[in-house]
Amino acid sequence: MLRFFLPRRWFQTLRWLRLGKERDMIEAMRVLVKFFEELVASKRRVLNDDGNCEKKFDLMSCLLMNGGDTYVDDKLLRDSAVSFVVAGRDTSAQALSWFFWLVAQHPSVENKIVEETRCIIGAASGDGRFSLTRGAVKQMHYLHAALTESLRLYPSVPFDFKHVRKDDILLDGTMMKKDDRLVYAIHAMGRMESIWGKDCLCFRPERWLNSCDGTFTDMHVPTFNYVVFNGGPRTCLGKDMAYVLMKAVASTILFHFSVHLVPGHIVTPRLSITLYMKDGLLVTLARRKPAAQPIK
Ligand code: HEM
Repeated sequence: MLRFFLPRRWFQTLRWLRLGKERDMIEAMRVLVKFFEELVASKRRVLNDDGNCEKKFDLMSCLLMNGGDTYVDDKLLRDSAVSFVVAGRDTSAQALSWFFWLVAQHPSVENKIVEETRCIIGAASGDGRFSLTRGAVKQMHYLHAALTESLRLYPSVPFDFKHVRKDDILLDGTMMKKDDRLVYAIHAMGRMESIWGKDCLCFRPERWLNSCDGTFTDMHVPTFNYVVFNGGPRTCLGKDMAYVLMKAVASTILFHFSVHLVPGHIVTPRLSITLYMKDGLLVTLARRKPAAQPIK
């Protein structure tokens, strides 16, 4: 976090001297890198023994297989895995915590998600039993909208920065000098009345749905108003994967259980590079009764 606010030379010097948080970071990276080096080596052993890892569905095996006859460099695999874990683990987990917190306080949203899930799952399995497929996840438009709306209010990356490579002028006339740093507050952007209207503070998934057919419409992509996943050529590489993962978790839990907040537990954000809940989210789960109506 300090790197956002300290001059670059400052943390570079701390890093060089191996002091403070920079020393902790070097140690943490050493542990992480060692873990992934061992993982890559073990996956490669499996690949060599089996001839292929087609039966394995984990991401690392897919990356190894993707090379086909081309040799995929171990260091590239290791670094990709580190990036995915650093960029994808906490972001998705925190997004789900805020999502469940909001849904638990908005029963009408919860009901619509359950209704949509029952309808899609019921149609796919034929007997209403829960069995999640890629096609089913794709059809969950209301859930997609609810997750997007929750990320608008509680973005996993609450602020970000860009480094200016050469002198430039922003569209509003702001002068930027080479090596300036532009910090922008994604958390604040998600709550601006000028962008989202009078109900900017309300949790309303419907704002993301096409009013004619109820499909999800990402109307903010060209405007850069919704930069929860960044925008343009450097858009989050794991965006689609994050949605699949979050939709799978959210639909599975809400299909089977209703989520209730533990009374008295206070939920507040903790200032960090990602938007943590200070003391986590405490909930109880109550098993849902099966749908009263037969699923058509
Ligand atoms: C709710 C979940 C997620 C959110 C909100 C999110 C958000 C973001 C944001 C804002 C950035 C831009 C950071 C910057 O340029 O400073 C980013 C980049 C990135 N994300 Fe995600 N992310 C999520 C999940 C994931 C997942 C699951 C993965 C991978 C498995 C992933 C992989 C990446 C990678 C590799 C980048 C760097 C892309 C680049 O620099 O070209 N993210 N993400």
